[in-house]
Amino acid sequence: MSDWVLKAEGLSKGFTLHLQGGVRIPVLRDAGLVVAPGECVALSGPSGAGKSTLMRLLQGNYGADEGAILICRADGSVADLATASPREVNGLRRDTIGHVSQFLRVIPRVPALEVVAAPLLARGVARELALARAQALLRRLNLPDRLHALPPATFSGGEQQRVNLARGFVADFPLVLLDEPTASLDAANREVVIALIGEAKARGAALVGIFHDLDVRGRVADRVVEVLPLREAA
Ligand SMILES: Nc1ncnc2c1ncn2[C@@H]1O[C@H](COP(=O)(O)OP(=O)(O)OP(=O)(O)O)[C@@H](O)[C@H]1O
Repeated sequence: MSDWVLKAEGLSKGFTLHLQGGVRIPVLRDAGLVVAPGECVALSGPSGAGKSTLMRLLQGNYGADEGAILICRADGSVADLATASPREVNGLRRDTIGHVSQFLRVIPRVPALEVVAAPLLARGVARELALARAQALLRRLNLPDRLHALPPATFSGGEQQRVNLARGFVADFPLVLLDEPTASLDAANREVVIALIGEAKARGAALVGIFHDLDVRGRVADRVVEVLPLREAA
């Protein structure tokens, strides 16, 4: 097994404001991050420093201007997300990178159970087994059974977040990205998330998260990495 799951090096990212005469906003310059199997790294830093931007790069949502984002797949092969083709990025998201965003992107008419089972179905897991695992995880996160067959569009913020969490933890992704995973949760469900993160670490997953809840961060993170605004980092 490789001694890292994620190795990002020399990452730079800026935004061009086309509506303001092409003004360029640099956000990350020569950023790097290495995460080992079984390790959870928390991104910290002031608002606007670039934490979400870094997360979006690690997810393949944004392209990097410079640098490499090396990701070790479960079979030991390595991909560079920064230069991967759209097809490779889709493959990495299907098999390797799990993501729990702060807000659920609701797909109309798709029931919560299907939303959660989707990552397993995409990997070819038998439908019955995928749905059973999804149901078990939703129950563990205390989402009432009567909601499982309903589309999450009308769910409360905390209910939607639990659907999102179940989707991110239902498959054994080698890399799991967590964007404020407990922001809308009550104390009991926060404990479930802390346990899920612990179990993911125990099976050797690498996790990167933004945790504004410092108690949760203190209990799950092995290391805190500061993302500093460029003028301070320079
Ligand atoms: N798509 C975009 N276009 C232009 N500027 C952007 C874009 N996304 C982010 N930025 C800018 O990049 C900087 C970093 O934003 P980012 O959301 O990564 O910060 P953050 O550290 O996650 O902040 P917070 O803790 O407040 O969520 C900010 O100045 C923001 O305005």
